Amino acid sequence: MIEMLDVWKTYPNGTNALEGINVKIEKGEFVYVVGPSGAGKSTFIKLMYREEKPTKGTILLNGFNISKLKERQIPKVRRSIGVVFQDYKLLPKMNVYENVAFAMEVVEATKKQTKPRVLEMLELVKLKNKLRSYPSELSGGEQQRVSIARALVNSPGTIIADEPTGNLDPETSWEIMRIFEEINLRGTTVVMATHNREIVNTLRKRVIAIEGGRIARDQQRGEYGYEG
Ligand SMILES: Nc1ncnc2c1ncn2[C@@H]1O[C@H](COP(=O)(O)OP(=O)(O)OP(=O)(O)O)[C@@H](O)[C@H]1O
Repeated sequence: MIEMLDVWKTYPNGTNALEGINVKIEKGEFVYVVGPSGAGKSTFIKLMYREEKPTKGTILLNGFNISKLKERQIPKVRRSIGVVFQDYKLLPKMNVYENVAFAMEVVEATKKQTKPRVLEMLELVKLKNKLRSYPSELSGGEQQRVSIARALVNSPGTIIADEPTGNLDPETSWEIMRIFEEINLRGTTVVMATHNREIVNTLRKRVIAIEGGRIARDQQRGEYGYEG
């Protein structure tokens, strides 16, 4: 469960990115975050995984206030939230297996725990035949599947994605969306910022629209709602 209570974010240069956000996302929900460029979507998402701190307000993650965390407590947040980026952010000198395994090493899992779990995740994203490939040898869709396996490997309750299909062609985008649907069906909360109107209007979910740093719309089975 993620809850924001009167959350404001002003960046050091004075830009007001978010102005008084109140929202509650329950366990197991699938939520799209939409809105025009510069509306505050990425900021909203960064606050959830504690990449940024709110200037004012409270953010509760599973009832735990993450707005006031000390640096050393951040790894705990990162274990309960998996993050997927538009540009994948894989480590170029590690192969597919190592990229996913590394996320478990960071949380000090043993080798014995790591191997079966990494293989299970790579099976889920259908990449077991590419264990030894390096990111530069993979297509964009394959790289994104590795990054999803990495985000899931520590069994987070929530997965957050910032434009995960932004660099992918329509067919590959749908393959990625099917994986997110599967993950959500298995019980993981999904929060996804996207500009993909076709996906939002076809695979209907809750839509939170942010405009000018405020929530302009929050609908169950909502629509994308912008031209272009
Ligand atoms: N690190 C930063 N420092 C200063 N201003 C920032 C910073 N990051 C974002 N902003 C500003 O905050 C506002 C919201 O940006 P944000 O990236 O959250 O929007 P967005 O909705 O994700 O946009 P896009 O769809 O283009 O990715 C914008 O005015 C942006 O210029």
